[in-house]
Amino acid sequence: MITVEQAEQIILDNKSDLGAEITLFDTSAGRVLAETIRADRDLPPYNRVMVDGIAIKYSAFERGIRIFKIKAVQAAGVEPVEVDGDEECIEIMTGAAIPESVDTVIRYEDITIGEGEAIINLATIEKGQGLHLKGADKTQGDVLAVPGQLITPAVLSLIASVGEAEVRVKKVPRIVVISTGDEVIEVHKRPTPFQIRRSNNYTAQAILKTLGYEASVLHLPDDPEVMRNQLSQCFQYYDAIILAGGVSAGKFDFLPQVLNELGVEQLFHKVAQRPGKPFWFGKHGNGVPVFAFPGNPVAVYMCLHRYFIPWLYATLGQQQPAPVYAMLNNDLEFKPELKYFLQVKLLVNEQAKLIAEPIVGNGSGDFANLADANAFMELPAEKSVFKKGEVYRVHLINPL
Ligand SMILES: Nc1nc2c(c(=O)[nH]1)N[C@H]1C(S)=C(S)[C@@H](COP(=O)(O)OP(=O)(O)OC[C@H]3O[C@@H](n4cnc5c(N)ncnc54)[C@H](O)[C@@H]3O)O[C@H]1N2
Ligand code: MOO
Ligand SMILES: [Mg+2]
Repeated sequence: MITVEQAEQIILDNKSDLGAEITLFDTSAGRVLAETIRADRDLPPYNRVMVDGIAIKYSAFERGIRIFKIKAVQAAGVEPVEVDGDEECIEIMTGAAIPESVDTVIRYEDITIGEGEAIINLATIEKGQGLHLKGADKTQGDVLAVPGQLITPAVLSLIASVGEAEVRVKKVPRIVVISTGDEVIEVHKRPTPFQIRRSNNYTAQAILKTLGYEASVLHLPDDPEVMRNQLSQCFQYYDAIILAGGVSAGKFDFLPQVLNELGVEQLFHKVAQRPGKPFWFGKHGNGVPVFAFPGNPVAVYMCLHRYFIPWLYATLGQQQPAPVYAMLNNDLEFKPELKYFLQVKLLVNEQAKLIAEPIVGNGSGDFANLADANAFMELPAEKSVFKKGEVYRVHLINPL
């Protein structure tokens, strides 16, 4: 049996490269950049007026002039109007390019506007005040965003400001989440006393959706023939296949065999972890990875976060988020030599420490328990006693 770290490495080594595509900039938020965004002009592109008021020559103020004749009113977006002499000013608006003949802006609150003139009511001013100078933020050609960067609203504003109406982004994998099992019936149907309604695939779909990724859902019976037929079609269409259930030691756990017959090479089966020990991972001859998670809902939840999402990041060329650590708030024991993914409720205490409160449940079938947790804490396999105050890595599954 391999360790969690080995499993993670094998998965990352098998990231896909789906290439890039062009998208309209205004729908690109949440996508991953596949090109470098550079400043096409200086930022700001001209000496930008930052307040509404008047623009004067500082030297005129220095010589004692306080009353200025208004030569013109200049809105943002129009060609600058020059003054003819020291006693003139331009009434000027925020966002305008300052004329070359003036160098200092005084806001309306500090002046009195009379008949065609402005009087400055300040004893002192600073040369160049009220201006955001050309190139102060970025110079033409500077890199503003790089491939692999998530297009956040802030990055989108840069893309827009440099005029990239169309932007190159990484292609997103077409994902399908497939649950399996004869006992698992459709949500709108009434179960017999021996059946349950399916939730796993919808949960996985919802997790992916909250992260901005679409996934289709499907369900397969525990019938190798049907599994073979349906899965072989999935390999034609999808870039990543997530399965839930049917991978353990049961008489009706047909998936490893069926996947093998379909030309999927097994890269591992079983990971030293709880939940999710029977996790099976492989790759089809056409390059499509198969994440066959154990059917227990908590195992699916954990494995999706711990393995599939890092694969998605790697495939999109996106940097993995930095690991997060929290402090355990209770003593606990876990004897098996498995890495234990403990469900916890994280909260930030008054000392700004991230505290992990264990959520005690009934194992990996207890998905009611998941609603109260917002993270899994990764407790190392080598230890069996864990003490309050010890610090371990956590994986957020819900906002704090
Ligand atoms: N002899 C052994 N038995 C089991 C082992 C083992 O190592 N040796 N491992 C146990 C572990 S750990 C897990 S986890 C499960 C995994 O089993 P499978 O991947 O084969 O999954 P199933 O048997 O199909 O189902 C397990 C469990 O999950 C429920 N389930 C399945 N699909 C859904 C769904 N869509 N929504 C909600 N719940 C679902 C299913 O009804 C079962 O209760 O095996 C242990 N056994
Ligand atoms: O891996 Mo299973 O999910 O421990 O029950
Ligand atoms: Mg089973």
